[in-house]
Amino acid sequence: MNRAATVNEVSNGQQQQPNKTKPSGKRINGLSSSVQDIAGLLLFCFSCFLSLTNTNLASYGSFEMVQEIATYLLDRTRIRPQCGIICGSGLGCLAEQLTDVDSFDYETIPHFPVSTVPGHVGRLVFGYLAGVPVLCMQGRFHYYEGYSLAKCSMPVRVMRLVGCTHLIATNAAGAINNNFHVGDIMLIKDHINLMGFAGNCPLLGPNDDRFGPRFLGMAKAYDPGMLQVAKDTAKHVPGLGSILREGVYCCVGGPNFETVAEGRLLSLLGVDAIGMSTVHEIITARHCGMTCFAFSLITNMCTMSYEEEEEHCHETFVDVGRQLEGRICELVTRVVGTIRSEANGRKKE
Ligand SMILES: O=P(O)(O)O[C@@H]1C[C@H](O)[C@@H](CO)O1
Ligand code: HPA
Repeated sequence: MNRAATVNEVSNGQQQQPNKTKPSGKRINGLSSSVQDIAGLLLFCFSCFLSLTNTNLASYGSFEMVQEIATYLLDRTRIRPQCGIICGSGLGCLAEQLTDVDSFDYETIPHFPVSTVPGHVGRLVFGYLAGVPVLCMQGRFHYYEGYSLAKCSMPVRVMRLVGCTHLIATNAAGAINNNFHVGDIMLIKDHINLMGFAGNCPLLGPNDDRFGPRFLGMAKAYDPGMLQVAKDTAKHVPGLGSILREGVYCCVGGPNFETVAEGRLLSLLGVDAIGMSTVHEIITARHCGMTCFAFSLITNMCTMSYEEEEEHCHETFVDVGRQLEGRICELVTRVVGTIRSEANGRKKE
């Protein structure tokens, strides 16, 4: 609650500025007062816009609220998950691999947003994968659906409070890297938080130390150990090695795809694949100390020249996921399997 006041104070501060110059009626830098009036009006509109967007950007989900959701779920299942899995577009098949499941439609969970994107069922599934208790988000939330980044990532905190120490995030993405192909799986070794460059972040607002620290390092956001396990897995799963890539993911706000100029810019910045999710979930997960692993299913090549036909279609992307189901499930199952061995190893120490 206090937070909202703080955010408004900031925008009100900006709102004051045009009023300060107005009564003097003096020219500034040779501008006539009518021009100043217009400039003042524009500034006023801009600050209104800022306060509106700030409301949208402000933190969502107090510790107590997230705890209430976690308690609601834990009261209704005996499963105590160690790993959270977020299913990207067309990757809901992962949740279908779980055994002994307890499912919760998002609509039935207090304070939970609802999924609005085709291919995102909108269900939390508790169950076992490779013998490890896991919690699958069968459908995630995107910024372009109108949710703040904090709201999009709030379920990650729920995962943490129900006991998950690990997070596996998956997504559909367009390839910028020319050497990639549709149907490749790109292990994410790092990301570029483009929305963060513009001041948008899931951690905006006052920090609650019960979740994590105010400032956090992101140099090892993607766990090198889990990355290595995934690479080793490729050696044992037929047909996986040839489609496995590694690269840098960048999240854009969407829902529009990139212009050619934007694609070229991101290529210059070192981006290998572009999507509309994951980055804010990983930031939130790292904030609360989770070990993270993520990959992108390359569903399309980004349009990098004006001569190319743009053939982006969400439904086709979802189909690519279906075609790769077997190998993706095998990859995730094996990576999750190592969490069990890790936990057993720790118990023996
Ligand atoms: O949830 P993900 O990141 O897999 O979804 C991708 C990005 C857009 O939401 C959508 C575009 O088709 O797929
Ligand atoms: N751009 C952004 N997000 C995406 C794409 C893309 O090309 N493909 C799937 N998600």
